[in-house]
Amino acid sequence: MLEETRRKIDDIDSEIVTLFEKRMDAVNEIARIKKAHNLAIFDTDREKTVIENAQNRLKNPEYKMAVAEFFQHMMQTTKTYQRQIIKK
Ligand SMILES: O=C(O)C(=O)C[C@]1(C(=O)O)C=C[C@@H](O)C=C1
Repeated sequence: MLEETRRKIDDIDSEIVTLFEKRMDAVNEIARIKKAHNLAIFDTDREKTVIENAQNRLKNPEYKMAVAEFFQHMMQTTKTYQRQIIKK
């Protein structure tokens, strides 16, 4: 039972990694554009939109807070990554 559900999570995680990599490629592209045009990495309005989009796409409203947290953490990660590559 536990093992079966964990296999389900492993399969889902595999899809998440594929999508994460695609998203990071886009973030990388954005970092290069921001560097070229001397734009700030942090964009509050855009982050609000990203979170609202995620919340509006949910089927189960019980996950609203969790999905907001998830995206906030992810954008923390993408900002750190952008700062690293912009420094280079
Ligand atoms: O859209 C941007 O400008 C990005 O840099 C991408 C991204 C994101 O991960 O979605 C990251 C940092 C910004 O604060 C907003 C959004």
